[in-house]
Amino acid sequence: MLLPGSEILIATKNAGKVKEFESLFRDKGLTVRSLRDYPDIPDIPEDGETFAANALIKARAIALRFGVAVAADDSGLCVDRLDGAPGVYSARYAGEPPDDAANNRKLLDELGKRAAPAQGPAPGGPVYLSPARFVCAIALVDKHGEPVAEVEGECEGVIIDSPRGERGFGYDPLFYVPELGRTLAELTMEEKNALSHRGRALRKLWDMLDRK
Ligand SMILES: O=P(O)(O)OP(=O)(O)OP(=O)(O)OC[C@H]1O[C@@H](n2cnc3c(O)ncnc32)[C@H](O)[C@@H]1O
Ligand SMILES: [Mg+2]
Repeated sequence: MLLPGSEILIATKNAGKVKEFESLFRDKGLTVRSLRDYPDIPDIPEDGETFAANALIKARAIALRFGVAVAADDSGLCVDRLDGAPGVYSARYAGEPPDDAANNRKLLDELGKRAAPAQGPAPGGPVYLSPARFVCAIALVDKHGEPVAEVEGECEGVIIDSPRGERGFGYDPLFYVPELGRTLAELTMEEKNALSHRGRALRKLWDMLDRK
């Protein structure tokens, strides 16, 4: 499974994720297909309570439909001052249909309602609104939908008061990495893959598969 030169079907419709998976899997000589290649496939109900549960739901549903091994990613943003929200509801935080700009506006609104003591860094830098982390769960299942590997990766950062950067997707413009002094939306694909929840989860998956 996942041999160089082969292809992997990723059970996602998220264009930002597909770009990152293409870049990450290319390093392993694998070609990525995704549900963006099958626009007629209906959304899979993500009614799991955890990222891991939803990743397995998505991977299983697509493996059983196509009869091939499938990987799926369920991921989201967990914000300390919002008691871990939006979490598994990150995609639809501002409602249906999922809209990144609306989600980011809602995030700032919700943090504005919770008077946060100034946590900001040096003057002139962005105002820190809350520590946060991205979580990515990846499930790999065989063509029968049986789990082969389940991994998770995290990325720690801070939600800041105004968006920065044009790259990445989703909540990246508000997710600041103090060690780098930039948001995830200000990083190149390679820089983001090196520290992102998705890159960390995938490297755990490679390690797990190399040991099999
Ligand atoms: O379910 P699929 O088809 O994979 O696509 P989705 O966008 O619905 O994906 P999720 O259900 O996993 O929801 C992920 C949410 O978390 C956000 N998110 C996930 N990874 C992110 C990242 O690397 N940078 C910014 N936001 C991210 C993303 O914008 C979504 O709002
Ligand atoms: Mg989803």
